[in-house]
Amino acid sequence: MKIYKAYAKVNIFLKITGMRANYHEIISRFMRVDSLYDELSFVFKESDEFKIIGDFSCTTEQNTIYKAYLSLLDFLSEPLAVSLQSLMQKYAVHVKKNIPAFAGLGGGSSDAATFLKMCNEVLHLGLSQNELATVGLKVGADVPFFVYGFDSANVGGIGEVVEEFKEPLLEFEVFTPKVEISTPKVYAVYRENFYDPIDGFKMNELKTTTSSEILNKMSIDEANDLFKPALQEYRELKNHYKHGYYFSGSGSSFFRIK
Ligand SMILES: C[C@](O)(CO)[C@H](O)COP(=O)(O)OP(=O)(O)OC[C@H]1O[C@@H](n2ccc(N)nc2=O)[C@H](O)[C@@H]1O
Ligand SMILES: Nc1ncnc2c1ncn2[C@@H]1O[C@H](COP(=O)(O)OP(=O)(O)OP(=O)(O)O)[C@@H](O)[C@H]1O
Repeated sequence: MKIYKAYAKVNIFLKITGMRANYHEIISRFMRVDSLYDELSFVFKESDEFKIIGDFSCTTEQNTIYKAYLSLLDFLSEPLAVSLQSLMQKYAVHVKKNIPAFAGLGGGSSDAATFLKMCNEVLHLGLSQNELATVGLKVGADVPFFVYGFDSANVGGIGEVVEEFKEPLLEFEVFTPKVEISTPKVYAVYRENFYDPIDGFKMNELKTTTSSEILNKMSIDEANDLFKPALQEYRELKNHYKHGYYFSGSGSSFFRIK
């Protein structure tokens, strides 16, 4: 069976630009981590029910892969939805989980995007990347980036605006402290205590600066607006922080260029 790689990402910078209802609008540089990925494949199974085989701490209903399945079913026309249902009656999704959870590395979102691409390919659904990104956005804000599959991109809105940024892919050293961080909690603390959206001028400057330049000139808290709120809420993070490292997403992972 063909094996599909679901890569991790790091956020080189992540700045809040405003609010959209309960969500925060961001501008962020996402970069794919070439050395860290989950491996997904379809494997034949006996029973009819939807099955995910892998090392997960959540139920099937909570799994982003299952949520992507429901979102795709909802999007497809009747005959294609029936083909998708019969595919998932015959095959389980096997996941070799390498990306840590609660890590800010987008593991769950990447699995969801990869699952959507697998279904599109195997069933010849003919969906465009934009359509898959729309389906994926219902699962999570980071899913569109993984659907497009760029090495590096500027991501805006709440995650639905993905613009490729042409630059060399960097090699990262990543470590993930065992701190179970809740993304909604970190955003809530940001909104309560640190809310200070950046202006359009600063945003344009960041969007046109290469990732290596950004990591050379910005400090960890300048680069990521979610670092200070994460530190305030999860004080133990301080014990894991090492000089010269940056913070990805809402954490808990730190990274630096190798
Ligand atoms: C921190 C990042 O990973 C950066 O890459 C993302 O902004 C978060 O992406 P994610 O984990 O896929 O987030 P989702 O599962 O869509 O949202 C979880 C929760 O985080 C908060 N949230 C998320 C994204 C966003 N732009 N603003 C938010 O306020 C919302 O409370 C939301 O209910
Ligand atoms: N496919 C999946 N892989 C890993 N965890 C998943 C998945 N689907 C749901 N979860 C659940 O989601 C939570 C964390 O998800 P995830 O691995 O995406 O980490 P994250 O670091 O929070 O991601 P992000 O970088 O988007 O903030 C855990 O509760 C986990 O059990």
